[in-house]
Amino acid sequence: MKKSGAAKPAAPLRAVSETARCPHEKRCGGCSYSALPYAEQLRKKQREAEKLLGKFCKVEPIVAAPEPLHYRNKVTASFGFQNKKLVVGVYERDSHRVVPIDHCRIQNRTADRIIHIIRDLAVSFRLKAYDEDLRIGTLRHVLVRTSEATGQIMVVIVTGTPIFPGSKNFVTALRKQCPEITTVIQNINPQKTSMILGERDKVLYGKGYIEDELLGLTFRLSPASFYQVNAKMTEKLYEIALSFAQLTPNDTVLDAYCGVGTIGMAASRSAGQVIGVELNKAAVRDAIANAKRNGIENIRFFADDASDFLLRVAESGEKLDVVIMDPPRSGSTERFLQSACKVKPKRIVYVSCNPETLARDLQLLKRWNYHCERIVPIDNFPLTEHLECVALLEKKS
Ligand SMILES: C[S@@+](CC[C@H](N)C(=O)[O-])C[C@H]1O[C@@H](n2cnc3c(N)ncnc32)[C@H](O)[C@@H]1O
Repeated sequence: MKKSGAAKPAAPLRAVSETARCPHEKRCGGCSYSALPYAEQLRKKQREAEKLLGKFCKVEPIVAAPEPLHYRNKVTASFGFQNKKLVVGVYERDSHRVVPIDHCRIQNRTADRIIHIIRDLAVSFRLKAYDEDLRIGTLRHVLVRTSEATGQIMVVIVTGTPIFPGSKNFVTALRKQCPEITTVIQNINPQKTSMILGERDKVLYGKGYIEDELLGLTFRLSPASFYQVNAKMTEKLYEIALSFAQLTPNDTVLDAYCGVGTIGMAASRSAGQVIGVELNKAAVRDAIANAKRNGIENIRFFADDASDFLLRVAESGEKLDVVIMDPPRSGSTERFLQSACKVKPKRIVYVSCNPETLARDLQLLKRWNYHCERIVPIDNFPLTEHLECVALLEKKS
């Protein structure tokens, strides 16, 4: 006889992704490809990449994810009310109504579990969800970042006001249930905004950051710093980007939109010197600490808008041998791209999480004689429509 409640053996990942439908898929909208078997998701992404980017050069076969489930190392959830009960989940598509989620197929399982423990604790501490219109209540969002490599876990509890009643006891109770949490931060976000994090952090426990490892380097990550969400695929992405860069010990390299300095620091091992530029000040602080932590001396970071920075470099007549760029989904700017061509790099390596803005920017680069030699799509975001690509551009004489 089958024992009720007995743990079932874990099904192989590929089989799960091909058969299990997410019960929240319609209302959540986060995984628009989740109904498709993984092989079909890859074919669809390949076709999309070819449609958008095929006019620039041959699009190489997409790099598949070995583990298409539970890959997200950063999980955010929002607090709300349902039938007067505190719930935690995601905003329903195009609304501010919270859909409670008990399990997500792409999120890190431990992060999921921690978020539900926080919800239960919040109920027992009688904490209320923050109401943006009435400006009452406490809890807005929770963000959990995990590192598989170091085992460190960060919890950021976003409140609408600086007052977090019983925060000390709350953190003690949370750590008792989840001793694996290494830091807890209260982030205060009183703005009427769709941005998760506000500007103020208060460390409630631990160091206020976690560390992760990629390509043999250690990276410190603060709550507001950007970091790639799929660690396994990020290593593949960076390896491809660096192989495209073909660096030599005399090269001066720009790592534009550098985040916490990941690509630049990996590049510094083969280059003469590296310059990183990034707008987010917290990320730049992390990048500087990361260079020190990894004993890298041939890298410098600048907190600046990448376009303003590169324009100044171009106007000063300075030369760069290789430009590596990894802008946000909105892509780069005409000013950045024109300045990048003016500094006459041997090559430009463009890492993109949005093939539409990549296509727009490749068109501009072509105008200034930088032509696409290679494009590789990479499936950093299985089950979703999102796609990462790396493009190599060289100057045609
Ligand atoms: C896709 S992330 C890439 C970060 C990093 N290369 C990585 O792989 O982790 C884009 C980065 O660009 C930064 N950013 C956004 N707008 C910027 C701007 N105008 N100038 C410089 N950096 C910017 C963001 O803060 C973010 O860190």
